[in-house]
Amino acid sequence: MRTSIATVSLSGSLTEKLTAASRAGFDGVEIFENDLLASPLTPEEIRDRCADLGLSIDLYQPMRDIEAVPSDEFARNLRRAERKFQLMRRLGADTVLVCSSVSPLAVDDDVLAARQLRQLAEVAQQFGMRVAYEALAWGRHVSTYDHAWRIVERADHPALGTCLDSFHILARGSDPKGIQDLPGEKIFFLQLADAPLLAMDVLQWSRHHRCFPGQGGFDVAGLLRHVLSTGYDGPLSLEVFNDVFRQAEAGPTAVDARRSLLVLQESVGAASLPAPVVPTGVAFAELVTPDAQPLAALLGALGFARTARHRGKPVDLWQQGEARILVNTGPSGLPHSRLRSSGGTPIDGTGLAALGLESPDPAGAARRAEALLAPVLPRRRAPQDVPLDAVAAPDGTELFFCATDRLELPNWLTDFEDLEHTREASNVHRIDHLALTQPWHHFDEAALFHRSVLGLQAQQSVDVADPYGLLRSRAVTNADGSVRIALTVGAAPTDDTVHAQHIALATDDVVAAARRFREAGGHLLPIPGNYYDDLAARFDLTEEELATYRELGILYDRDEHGVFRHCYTHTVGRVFFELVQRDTGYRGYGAQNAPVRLAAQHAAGGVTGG
Ligand SMILES: O=C(O)c1ccc(O)c(O)c1
Ligand SMILES: [Mg+2]
Repeated sequence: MRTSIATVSLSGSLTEKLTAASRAGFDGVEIFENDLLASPLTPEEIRDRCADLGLSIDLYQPMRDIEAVPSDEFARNLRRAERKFQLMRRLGADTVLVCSSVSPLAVDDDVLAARQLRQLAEVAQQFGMRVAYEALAWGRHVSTYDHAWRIVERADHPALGTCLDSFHILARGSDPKGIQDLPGEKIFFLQLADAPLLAMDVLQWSRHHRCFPGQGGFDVAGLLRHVLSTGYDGPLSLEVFNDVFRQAEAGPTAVDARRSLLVLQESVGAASLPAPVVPTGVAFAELVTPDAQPLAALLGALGFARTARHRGKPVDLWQQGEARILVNTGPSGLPHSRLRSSGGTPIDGTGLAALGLESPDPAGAARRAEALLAPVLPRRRAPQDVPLDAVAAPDGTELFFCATDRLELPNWLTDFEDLEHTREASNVHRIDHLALTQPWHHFDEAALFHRSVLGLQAQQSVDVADPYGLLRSRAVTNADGSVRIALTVGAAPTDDTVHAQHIALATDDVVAAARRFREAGGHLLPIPGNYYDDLAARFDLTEEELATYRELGILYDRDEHGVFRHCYTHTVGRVFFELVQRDTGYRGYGAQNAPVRLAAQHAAGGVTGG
């Protein structure tokens, strides 16, 4: 199927939008009138530019407030339309979108609307063009797709059809089943958009909060199935009005958009991609730092031992139980792509650069990632290195697909040489979860990426108050919880470089682990006494328990499955650790406690987020 994107979905000049759409692999575009008006290029130059980029112009839009108006007004509208058909001829576009009128002059009269749209179609036909009539969810008299279709049917003109837009249909709560009864050849165009389920004015919802399919709460795939069942064979076109995408760089947004369409096509059986290979665990987390000492001290206090060193690079492996942390003091630095999202401010210091994910089929995982437009990283960094499959996540984090315990496959551990060390007993067993603060413009993209590329399940988004802003957090996990990644973002754009990341370590005794950490010279994040007074009010805890938590800065939460106790270390660069004890299947991440933690970190002068 052909894929298309409306220029309104991307930021920048028309030229930038077209270039981004083409690079991401779209076949065509809808040209939004304002983008054309603001362009210094003539319509012929735009046509040529699109041709050079391999893009067809699938739609020109919108034409507004045409139908169901008094005859003198309609005569003016026809003259206006003729001008636009002339323009479209110069552009080489043959389909125009007419959205249902919002004009106070429009009357509630389907017969008149049909007659006037038929007249418009007659003129369009003389220009060799077609009119696609779309119901805006806030149209004055026509606001549902079935109503727009009845008018098109009544007008009965070969150059008049309907445009279906998933946002308007699903936001109105219309039943998309009825689409099956439309003749496919009368659906002239299909626009696809998703949106988070918000209770708000539908026009505002549409103009500010649309997102790409799979990023919101609508069943866009269900709607698409109905449309395809009619025999519709026009383009699948994304039309997304979104405040964030208007500010984000067009290139990455266009890639996000194409990925969304690929996944949508896959879900309705219209595209076959390599199957998802769900990761089965966390092999390692890699931190880069200009100075290993502070991290070494922190890891040592957490009970980690330096067990091996990379044969060719200044990378040390620290291990405790199944938790493995790589400390890289090489010149590579943090992934370059983070720079683009942080307003160009160079990022240096200590941060998380890579994640190793255990994969039942590393090569298969990389093939799917590549098919879904993730940048594939070179398999071998140096001639002597083991070849490893790796891709970059939207925030630049490198994801390695590992087969740590599979002897027949390349193993990342063979690049490491054992060091002499003494293993210390500790209550730390493995990595419980990773919390990665996403660049502001890439949050929805990140959730879709982790879901579609890695096959993880996305949990509900939660809002967390920070003293200096609001954070949104969404976890992606595998079925047994052995891979949990919490994606976090600030609510406001920032050119700050506070991309905090944290690594949560699972322990079966957080009190013992916290004590051990402190005795080994580690600093636990102090939590205000008010928090513990509140805990005492909310939960039935013994005085002794409370006193212990208060002493160590341990936070407490409970869900229907079990109890969660957790505490935080001091921060190095942008990285800190959390010790977590999940009892009897607690599923969350202590979101209830996050505001207190964030405030405590601000007070301690540490970074925020994560
Ligand atoms: O918000 C609007 O005005 C608008 C314009 C054109 C469309 O196709 C649409 O869905 C909405
Ligand atoms: Mg639309």
